[in-house]
Amino acid sequence: MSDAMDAVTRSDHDAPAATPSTVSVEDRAALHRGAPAGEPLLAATDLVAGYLPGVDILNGCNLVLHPGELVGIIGPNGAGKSTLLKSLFGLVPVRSGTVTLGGEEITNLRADHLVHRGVGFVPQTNNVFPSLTIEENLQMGAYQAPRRFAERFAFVADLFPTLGERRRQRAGSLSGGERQMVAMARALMMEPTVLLLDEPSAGLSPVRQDETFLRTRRINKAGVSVVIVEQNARRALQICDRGYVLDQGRNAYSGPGRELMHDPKVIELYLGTLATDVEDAAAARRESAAQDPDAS
Ligand SMILES: Nc1ncnc2c1ncn2[C@@H]1O[C@H](COP(=O)(O)OP(=O)(O)OP(=O)(O)O)[C@@H](O)[C@H]1O
Repeated sequence: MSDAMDAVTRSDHDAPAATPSTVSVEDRAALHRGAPAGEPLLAATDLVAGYLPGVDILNGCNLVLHPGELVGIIGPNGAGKSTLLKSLFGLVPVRSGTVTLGGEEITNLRADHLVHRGVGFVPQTNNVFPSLTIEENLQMGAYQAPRRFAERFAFVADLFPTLGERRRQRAGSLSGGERQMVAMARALMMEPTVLLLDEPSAGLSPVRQDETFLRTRRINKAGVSVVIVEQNARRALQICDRGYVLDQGRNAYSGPGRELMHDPKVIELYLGTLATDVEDAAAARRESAAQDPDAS
């Protein structure tokens, strides 16, 4: 095993599927390699969950988020990343396993109850009300505490000045990156302690993606613990304290973000394709430019 592989734990990829009754305490620590000591703020233990009866998408997933952490979930298409996030927020039924927040069980609690308890969720799509203004969207986010609107609006406008400057603009007229900003700000209106972000960079240009990652980091630095699901694995790992690699609804690897980024196995299995995609796209652009030099 290389040094890098020593640094990053392969959870159960080569091993037979772990079930709740067979996971030892030592293995549990390895599932969350690099996690700080102490009680986690949010913990998912052995989650089995799915959308359709009899079809499990998560086959025993584990995740912990400690206070102040920014934790990423990466993995191939269809691995169950978004499903894990949604199951934390009560949007996909958990069939077995538990989710706890501050030590209290919140498994399958309704989303509005979770918001009340300090969990915010930003969906990947349809995450703003297009016919409403920015300000009205943010009011919707604060509907459980309307009297705190002014104070919370000042907080998000400080984080994202554009939103304050353009508060009367309809969300439907905003760019994808600006809508993403509104969606994040709306989730922040209830002063969550935990923010769950589902692929916030999806569909954005590379520049806008960078802005989204910086924004995520800024939210985290402001004291909000964050779980982020990302397809842009490399970029996500750059900003994350720790990452979980999911594969086929199970934990495959975990470790500090930068260690995962440099782990040869993770690169080969989960990050390598990105490099290939980028090279393919560059080759396609060169070919198209050679065929039609005027096009750009
Ligand atoms: N609403 C749904 N109803 C039924 N099956 C679903 C639903 N949403 C997702 N799935 C299935 O669950 C599996 C995992 O999907 P999920 O979106 O969690 O994966 P992911 O890792 O986030 O993938 P991607 O990176 O492509 O978004 C897939 O096989 C998908 O088809």
